[in-house]
Amino acid sequence: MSLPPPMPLEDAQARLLALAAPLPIERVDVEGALGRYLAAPLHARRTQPAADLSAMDGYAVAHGDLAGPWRIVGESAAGHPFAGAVSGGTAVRVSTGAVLPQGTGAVILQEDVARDAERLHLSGEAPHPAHKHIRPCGMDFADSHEVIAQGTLLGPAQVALALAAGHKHLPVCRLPRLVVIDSGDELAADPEACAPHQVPASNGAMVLALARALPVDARRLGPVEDTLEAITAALEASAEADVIVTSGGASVGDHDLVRPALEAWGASLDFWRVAIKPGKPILVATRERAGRRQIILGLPGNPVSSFVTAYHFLMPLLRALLGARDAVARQVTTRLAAPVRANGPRREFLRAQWDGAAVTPLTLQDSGALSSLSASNVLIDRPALAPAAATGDEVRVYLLASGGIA
Ligand SMILES: Nc1nc2c(c(=O)[nH]1)N[C@H]1C(S)=C(S)[C@@H](COP(=O)(O)OP(=O)(O)OC[C@H]3O[C@@H](n4cnc5c(N)ncnc54)[C@H](O)[C@@H]3O)O[C@H]1N2
Ligand code: MOO
Repeated sequence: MSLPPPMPLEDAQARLLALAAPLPIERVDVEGALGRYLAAPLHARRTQPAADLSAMDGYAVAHGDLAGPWRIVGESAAGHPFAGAVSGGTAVRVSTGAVLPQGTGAVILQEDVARDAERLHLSGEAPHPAHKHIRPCGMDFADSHEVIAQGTLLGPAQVALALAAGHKHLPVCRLPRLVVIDSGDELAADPEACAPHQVPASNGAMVLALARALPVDARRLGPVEDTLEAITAALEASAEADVIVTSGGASVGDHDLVRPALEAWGASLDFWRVAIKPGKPILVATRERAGRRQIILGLPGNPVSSFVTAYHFLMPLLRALLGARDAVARQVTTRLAAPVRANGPRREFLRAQWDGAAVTPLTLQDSGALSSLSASNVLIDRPALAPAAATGDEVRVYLLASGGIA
């Protein structure tokens, strides 16, 4: 059997992402949008601050009247502005966040004045420059200006900014529907009842857990036995899914039935095999059904191969469907705390521990070893044919937390 040559990772990711149009837009409560991606640019519905505000507790005086003494004529508290106007020789008590009274242009800190009933004189420093303790109208944003770009991840700061900008609802893409299917005759559904010839099904739960770092509507099927009928039936039971992930049966063995099952089910193969280690046999297929596209990722069964391909393909795909501006994981540059050997022709991702300053590759790199995956917090990116690298050499790593995007 002649196999297609494995594709470079970036080409394969670009090909997959080209299949993924953002899902239809819905409007949700600002607080409910946490963790999703903004589906259209957001413009402010108000100006912030809406007036000049005091940034400190103290006394507002006229801009050119910094020497004192002054007579206190009233108060402006947050939410309770002073109604009158201020002229030379007078001051208004102000609190942090209060609107500056008309006619004032400087705030003197309460620590810098001495007060005797309604009389006030300077005992410390006058502000320099005079407007030092003032937040000018529009400092943060102005009405109708864009405050959040389309495709931005909506985290705590964006939730607050959207509210501050006068929005109650935000446009986001609807949640991707994901089904993850474990397949293989050797898989035991119950890890407590696993015969010696079996292995507990764990990839599906792992992939689902990884995907759930994103807002998804996800469920799991299986384990499904290694027959064309069983795999096809599981695909058929995933009719509502935007994305179907299978794990196992992606390689070239006689029992590797995912490709034939996809064909029998009416899906067409987009690509198969990527030049990465682990994860080479990953396949991508699509099925058009009732005007809707389903994307199928066939992940290799070796647990770490499943993890690495879910990290580099499933997560970017879900982000693209969610309308994210940045879909693929970012890298961080750090230094090796131990040497690594020269790499072969496949770009390799080494399980490793990073302490924020340097990275230590783990000894056990077999693609079946979950123990070393569990002990790592990054993957070291070793380019194809990279020469041996020494302690202290720079390397690029992928952070495993949150699927690689902060
Ligand atoms: N002659 C060749 N053999 C293999 C090649 C090749 O190019 N030529 N590629 C190897 C590579 S690389 C990989 S990766 C594996 C992937 O194979 P499959 O995707 O067909 O995976 P399986 O054979 O079904 O399983 C491999 C391994 O993983 C365990 N597994 C599978 N599913 C699960 C699950 N859901 N939970 C836990 N563990 C699972 C399975 O028991 C096997 O031990 O192929 C190489 N072979
Ligand atoms: O790609 Mo396989 O994933 O080398 O073990």
